[in-house]
Amino acid sequence: MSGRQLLLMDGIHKRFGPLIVSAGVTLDIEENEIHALLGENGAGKTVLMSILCGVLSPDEGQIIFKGQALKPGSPRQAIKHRIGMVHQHFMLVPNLTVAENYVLGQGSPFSVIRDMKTVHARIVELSDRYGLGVKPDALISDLSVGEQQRVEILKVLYHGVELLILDEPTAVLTPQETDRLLHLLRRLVEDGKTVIFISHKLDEVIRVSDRVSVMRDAKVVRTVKTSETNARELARMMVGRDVLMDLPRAPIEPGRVVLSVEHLNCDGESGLPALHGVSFQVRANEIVGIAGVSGNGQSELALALTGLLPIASGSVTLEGAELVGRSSHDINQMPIAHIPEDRHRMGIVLPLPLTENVILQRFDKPPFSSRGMLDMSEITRQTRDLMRRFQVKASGPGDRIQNLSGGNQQKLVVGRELDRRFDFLLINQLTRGIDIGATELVMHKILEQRSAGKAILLISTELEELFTLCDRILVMYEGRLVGEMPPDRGRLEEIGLLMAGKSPMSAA
Ligand SMILES: Nc1ncnc2c1ncn2[C@@H]1O[C@H](COP(=O)(O)OP(=O)(O)OP(=O)(O)O)[C@@H](O)[C@H]1O
Repeated sequence: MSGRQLLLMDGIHKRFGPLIVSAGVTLDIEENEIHALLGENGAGKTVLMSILCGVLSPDEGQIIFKGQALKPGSPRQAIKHRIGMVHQHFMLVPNLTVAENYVLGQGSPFSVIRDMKTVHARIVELSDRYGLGVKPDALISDLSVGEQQRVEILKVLYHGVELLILDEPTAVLTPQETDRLLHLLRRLVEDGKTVIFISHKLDEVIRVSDRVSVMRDAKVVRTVKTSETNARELARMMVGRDVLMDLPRAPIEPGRVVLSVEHLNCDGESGLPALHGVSFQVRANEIVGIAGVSGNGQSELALALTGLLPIASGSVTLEGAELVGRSSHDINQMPIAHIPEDRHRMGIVLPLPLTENVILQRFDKPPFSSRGMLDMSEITRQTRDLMRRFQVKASGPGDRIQNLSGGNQQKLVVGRELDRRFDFLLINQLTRGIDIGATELVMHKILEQRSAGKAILLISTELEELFTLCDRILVMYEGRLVGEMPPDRGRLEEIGLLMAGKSPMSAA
């Protein structure tokens, strides 16, 4: 940190219709620092950064960058001043290579093709300098989420950046990928760059940032030096009260077997074997966790259980009824609820209003319809009620879900699924993008379902979440279940070894 001001966003106001999303925000960023931006879902973090990048125009206020006022609402100006942003949802074209993505929109196709050799060389040079492992001719669709993240960051570096903005960059990363990213941010700062980092993960914020600004109700309420605060205090600043990081889980004896999986084998979407002889059961009143580094078969397990991936062999029964051979539509009619891994691909339909997203898959059933007619006033009433119970921030039930902040979309999906009639709840990443206060609320609701006799399978890359919620944790590695552990934080190291494919006994 140089102590010199790089950026001042001063008195920024922005509203969407009746919704005030920036209410006179002031944010100052010093040269050469990592500045974390924290705040509840819908506090206005992404909107503020979009204003900074010129993607949105403020209604009032000014942006001073290196002593010069930026023209509002001009992405071109932001690029000229080397302000670059990596968004929550990646913006890469999947069927193009890395290099092709980088030159999209850059000059005439002929000159670009002629220069492709130079483009490749520059990508390799930057990738080597920052240890990113990005290959210019790799196809985006072949890359893991963590790799795509690095491609996005390198893209911004490729175009030249002085101020790099990262919007929840670690939400979809494994702990190892997160470590790598945080290390990279430090390297960038050593190279003279400045970083704004939005995150809901307080431990990361504490680890990597120099200063933190906390947003609440469309304003920056405090800016503090990271070395002078701690996670508990930051949580309190965000939410306005103490947040219980560890919820009490009442001891309950598990009941009947609800889900039974035996010797499950199936191939992944690429056609390669993904699950090998997976067997386990989930009982009523029980939360079973699946821990593992992402990419070890967890996604395929969730898809197979919901009929979205064909099962090669084995058996899956729900309340004694065989699921293998049924379509996803049939399975959806059974007493099952599903919170999917990727809300945009499977959980919601972005251009539709909240009301229609709430009734997806259930529009033809009471209370949403009777005698073949949708009951719009009942649908609106139920949507309003769900928004209240799950603290979903939006202008109203008729708002398009794409206008909601990421965390608010996730809360709506969680609420909708918990409102279904189900015996078995399948969750693949529960709290992705949800702020710390809402995480507490959502976890509480899941524990209520456990007490109500539901059987719950929780697939998660967040070990803390598994320790808090689960009765037992199964560890998955390369498509196999390699161990079962109690939710005991003292055994974190053993779980880590199993996740890395090592047996704790042999490692000892
Ligand atoms: N184009 C838009 N039209 C209407 N409302 C919008 C639009 N974009 C954002 N909003 C609203 O602005 C508010 C702030 O959204 P923003 O995405 O900045 O929140 P955030 O702090 O980044 O939240 P999260 O932590 O959930 O990502 C939200 O209530 C959102 O619904």
